[in-house]
Amino acid sequence: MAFLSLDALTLKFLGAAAPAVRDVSLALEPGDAVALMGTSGSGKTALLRLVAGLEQPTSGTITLDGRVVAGPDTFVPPEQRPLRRVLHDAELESGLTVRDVVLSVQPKGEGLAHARGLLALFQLEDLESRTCGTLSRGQRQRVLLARALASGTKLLVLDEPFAGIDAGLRATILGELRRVLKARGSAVLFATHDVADALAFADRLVLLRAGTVEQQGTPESVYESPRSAFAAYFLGGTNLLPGSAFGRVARTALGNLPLNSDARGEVMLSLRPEALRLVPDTDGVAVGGALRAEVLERAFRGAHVDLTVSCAGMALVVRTAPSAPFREGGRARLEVAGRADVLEETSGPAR
Ligand SMILES: Nc1ncnc2c1ncn2[C@@H]1O[C@H](COP(=O)(O)OP(=O)(O)OP(=O)(O)O)[C@@H](O)[C@H]1O
Repeated sequence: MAFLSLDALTLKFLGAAAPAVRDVSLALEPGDAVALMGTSGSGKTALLRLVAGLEQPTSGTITLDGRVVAGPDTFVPPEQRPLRRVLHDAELESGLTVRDVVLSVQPKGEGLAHARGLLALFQLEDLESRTCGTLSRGQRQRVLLARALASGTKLLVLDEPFAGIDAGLRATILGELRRVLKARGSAVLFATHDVADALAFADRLVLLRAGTVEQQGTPESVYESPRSAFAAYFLGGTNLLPGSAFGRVARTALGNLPLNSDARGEVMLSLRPEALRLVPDTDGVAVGGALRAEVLERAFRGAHVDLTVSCAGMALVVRTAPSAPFREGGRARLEVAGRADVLEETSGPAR
């Protein structure tokens, strides 16, 4: 049985034109890490606040650890719900030391060694004697997470949990935290704007759009089979192009493209930047079927470079290695090296 389940949950704020959360259903098993994603205003925080008990649903039900905590005739207040939350309004007692904050919420019987283990997980050992009022934003955030975890809770509800923590530290903390939560069987429901964090940390992504679930699934399934242009763009950018499908192939301006699924008729396709390849066009002679491209823009992204190229009357993004010899204004040949995804909608981008 799911540890947390939301059934047809809707929240409409008084006087609002549309619900902030609309008919959302999802379930978390013990140990599940679920990321809520979506553009600003899509309902992520509202959904977390509903689960935490800070908002009362307009309709629908929340069941937590086998007990209905919000429903037509039920509302269990936040402090009686078996969860820990770190939302934007989270506060720390400024006069307490980092160590005492963690010790104060630990279950009875757990000693200093346990608290220090948690502080180490969030790389706070050197700060344990500091008072919370003297900490930086990222340090405070880590103390909030350590405090939430210290209670041994079976459900964490977190809003932008890794914001303000620098990239190197973040990667270590994400890995360690995931390991601890899995070992304990604690579930986590968190909202994030950071695609990389969500892909690395979550077992499942829930993509919200205007309060409703646009798509949910494992990070791999949402990335590899986005249902809409919105989902495709949201998880790291894509190229959209119309086509005419006949089975596993579609006729497009780039030629006949292989598809990830069967389709017939007019379709909208998503072709990830890594499914395209550029090869140098040194002699300017077009080889049979090759597509000529001109590099419009080069964006260095650390581990890779995104090149915007003009090809077949379209602007397309191609992902290459930073060492690839393409510069703005240069010419190249474009090859399709991967399969295209068939989107459920046939219109263009809707971001
Ligand atoms: N107390 C409130 N009263 C009325 N409307 C609200 C209230 N709180 C949020 N909203 C509205 O509900 C919608 C969802 O807001 P929410 O804060 O959940 O978005 P979000 O996805 O968390 O956004 P962000 O990524 O910017 O934090 C928005 O349109 C917002 O303006």
